[in-house]
Amino acid sequence: MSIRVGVNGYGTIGKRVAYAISKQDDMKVSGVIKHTPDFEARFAAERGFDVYVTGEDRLSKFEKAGIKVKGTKEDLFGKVDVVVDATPEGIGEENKKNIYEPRKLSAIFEGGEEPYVADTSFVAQVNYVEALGKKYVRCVSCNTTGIVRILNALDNGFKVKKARVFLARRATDPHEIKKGPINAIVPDPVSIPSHHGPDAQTVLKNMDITTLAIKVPTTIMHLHAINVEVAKSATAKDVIDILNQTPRMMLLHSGEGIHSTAGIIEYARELGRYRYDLYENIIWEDSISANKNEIYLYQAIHQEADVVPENVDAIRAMFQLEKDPIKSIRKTDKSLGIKTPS
Ligand SMILES: NC(=O)C1=CN([C@@H]2O[C@H](COP(=O)(O)OP(=O)(O)OC[C@H]3O[C@@H](n4cnc5c(N)ncnc54)[C@H](O)[C@@H]3O)[C@@H](O)[C@H]2O)C=CC1
Ligand SMILES: O=C(OP(=O)(O)O)[C@H](O)COP(=O)(O)O
Repeated sequence: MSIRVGVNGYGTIGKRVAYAISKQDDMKVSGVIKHTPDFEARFAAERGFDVYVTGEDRLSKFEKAGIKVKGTKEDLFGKVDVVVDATPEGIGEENKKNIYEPRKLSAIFEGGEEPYVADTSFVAQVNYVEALGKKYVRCVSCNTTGIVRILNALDNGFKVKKARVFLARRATDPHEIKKGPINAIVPDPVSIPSHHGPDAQTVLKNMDITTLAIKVPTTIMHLHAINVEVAKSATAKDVIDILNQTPRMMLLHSGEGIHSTAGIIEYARELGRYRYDLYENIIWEDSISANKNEIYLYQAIHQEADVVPENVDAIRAMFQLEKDPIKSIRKTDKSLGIKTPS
């Protein structure tokens, strides 16, 4: 059985999810929706994706630009089993009301949407089973995904009593030119907690999590300083052992010359993955400190990529293509060149 997927919103996240789906043997991209006949639309078509436009009035514009189009988004919605809605925040909720519900069409939403838009807020290694058979699933934001993964791993190892996470958020994505700051550090939001704590609790439902966030003038990655109080005494080595056994964790070392997010991105370029995407939480191994019941560490999150494998797993869970979370995670990871611990 091959699940037919439509990608609505072919931007930073949508184009990466389309690529990841194209690497699976149990689902396929039936089409992607584009509004503007730009280079992204041209590449999508050249790379073999069927392109659909947002309305009849767009057809002539694409034709003029020489970009082959299969039809309008309405045509695509008629021939898919699920839509990955990666439109800008808030539009997914509108689309659910106006398109997906009337058509009885399943959909995946991204982290910019409110939790209530979906039946389940999702991170594969925590609540894959909860998403089995669900019609609407929301993959939480890049920061929230990174926080949930690490706190769940620490909880499995040492039982988290209290988690405090300080986030330095990238201001915007690398291609953006209209957003800032370019010379300021912005408490974002000023009120505490930031949305990430409550959002993480939509997945890790009973954990005490507080998050504080600032926005900084960088585009490449987020950085998290993590402090966790645990019930079971831990050493740094114990923490490293647990993280080495957890999927979607990559431990790097400053001793190898990786001193900043810039170093991590350079490492990723050398790794040679498509678009230099880092799907894992990137943890500085030498930052991991444990003092009996307290653990500290730094991790970096590639905001353009970490939610991508989660979207693939979400589709597998919704359509019950695989009931065992770890089997789905392994399958997705293998297809994207991510090492899964044995
Ligand atoms: N960029 C990031 O770091 C991350 C974003 N997210 C979430 O993913 C979702 C998408 O974000 P991005 O990919 O960053 O946005 P984006 O702005 O890069 O891409 C959105 C795409 O949707 C298109 N679009 C706009 N209105 C549309 C409509 N009505 N119908 C069809 N297409 C439309 C835009 O032209 C653009 O190509 C948001 O919910 C966001 O919060 C989640 C994780 C990380
Ligand atoms: O939605 C995102 O990017 P955005 O800042 O472009 O809205 C990222 O997922 C980061 O968002 P977060 O800091 O709310 O996790």
